[in-house]
Amino acid sequence: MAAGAVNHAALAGVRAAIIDLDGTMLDTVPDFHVAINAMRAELALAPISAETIKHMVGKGSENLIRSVLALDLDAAGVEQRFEQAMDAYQRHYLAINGQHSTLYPDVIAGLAAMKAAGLRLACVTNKPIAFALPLLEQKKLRDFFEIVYGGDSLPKKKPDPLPLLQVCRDFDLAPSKVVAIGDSSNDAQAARSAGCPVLTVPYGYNHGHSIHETDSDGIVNTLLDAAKALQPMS
Ligand SMILES: O=C(O)COP(=O)(O)O
Repeated sequence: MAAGAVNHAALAGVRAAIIDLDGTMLDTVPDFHVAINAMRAELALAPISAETIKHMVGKGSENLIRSVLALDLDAAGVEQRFEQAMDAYQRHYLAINGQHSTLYPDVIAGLAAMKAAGLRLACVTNKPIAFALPLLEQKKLRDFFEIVYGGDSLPKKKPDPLPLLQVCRDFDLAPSKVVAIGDSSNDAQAARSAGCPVLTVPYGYNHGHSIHETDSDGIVNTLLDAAKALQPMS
């Protein structure tokens, strides 16, 4: 769907929104870049570019670290170094979490507008919860959300629908009343499998693909545009 064209019928009656974190609210690639290259230095591996990392973000830490190691190592080598790499990565990430990350335009205004319109808000990210919560606090986002689930909060993460369905249960709402908003096919697939409508933003990561290739109920340029697309609510 083209940016700005929104399937209003699919969004009618929406009462809550599930918002993704990395690539949707915050540009966190600069944090990933610093932590991953610090980890790679410990493992005597050469630094890699932010652009390379950008395409690997969104499917959780394990997937990210395996993808980063696979740039240099075969499958057996990846498994052999995985634990050491993960320990180093987590230590470095927690030490700099948020320091290099920035809010995308109109995130706070968008969340405030959704709240003002009476929408209940949850954040569902594949980021580990121990990274996600301090980051949300630091960027003054935490208080917008009644619920925050990280990639390790529940038995399955996006693109599995489970975290989205858990939010629907928590809010006691049918999935058709809960819109998911994210930057990637990972978010859209989870939403489609859960039966939630989905809006995407075009500025995030999406594993190196154009967001126009992703099935959604509309592409919104900012979270403020998402809030406008969700009004008037029935
Ligand atoms: O994979 C991650 O760490 C971030 O994932 P998210 O896009 O679901 O926030």
